[in-house]
Amino acid sequence: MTGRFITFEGIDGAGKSTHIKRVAQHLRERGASLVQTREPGGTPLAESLRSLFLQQDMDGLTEALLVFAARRDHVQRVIAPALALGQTVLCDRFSDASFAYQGGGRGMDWQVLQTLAGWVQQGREPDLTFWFDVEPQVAAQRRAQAREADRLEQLDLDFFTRVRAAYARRADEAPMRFVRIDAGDSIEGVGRQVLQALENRGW
Ligand SMILES: Nc1ncnc2c1ncn2[C@@H]1O[C@H](COP(=O)(O)OP(=O)(O)OP(=O)(O)O)[C@@H](O)[C@H]1O
Ligand SMILES: Cc1cn([C@H]2C[C@H](O)[C@@H](COP(=O)(O)O)O2)c(=O)[nH]c1=O
Repeated sequence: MTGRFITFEGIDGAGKSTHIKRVAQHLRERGASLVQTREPGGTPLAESLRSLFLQQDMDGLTEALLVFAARRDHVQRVIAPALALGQTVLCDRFSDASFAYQGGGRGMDWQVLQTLAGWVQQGREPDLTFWFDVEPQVAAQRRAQAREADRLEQLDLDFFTRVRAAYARRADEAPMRFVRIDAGDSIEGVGRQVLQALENRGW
């Protein structure tokens, strides 16, 4: 028995974290056994790499190597064992974020990222990816109202415009896996879109 692997993607401030909690509640009410996790992170080693990643200045290749190293540990220790037990894994970001941020944002070669993803994931892909799509300007306003900016959140609107375009490319490459959510909608409206997508699948 293999569980479902659901990922949540989008530029910083799009609203992923807000809605992961709601999805978790929806699926628990339907009897799912859940693992809720995040990237970079999800294991002690990967959380240590996350701290370095968010705090230290580095180039795009170093960023990619760090997030894929963290992902390798996370897949091996958390994601794959949970799916093997039939649990549903809800993950705040996964490899699409590397294509979006390091590929789109930093200009790293798409094929290099595909090679890293192949090594690390060994063919495992999410069953469903929610892409919370919102104008970078709107996301920046939400972030500014909510918290202090981390290293990546300090980057300019051009960076987030490239990240958003790379998410669009990923969605085009995997249309069956991706569900685009209009994250510019109200919190309630976004919640309805997300629950509708789950219900469309009978989840
Ligand atoms: N649809 C919405 N309309 C208005 N505000 C929203 C909406 N969704 C989320 N917010 C608010 O925007 C802020 C950022 O939301 P949230 O932390 O969920 O984003 P995120 O995508 O998880 O960001 P990050 O990836 O950077 O952690 C929060 O203060 C949240 O309450
Ligand atoms: C997985 C992953 C993440 N990032 C970036 C995206 C965000 O700016 C941060 C994580 O912060 P969050 O508040 O938990 O969303 O890391 C990245 O650049 N590449 C990746 O693969």
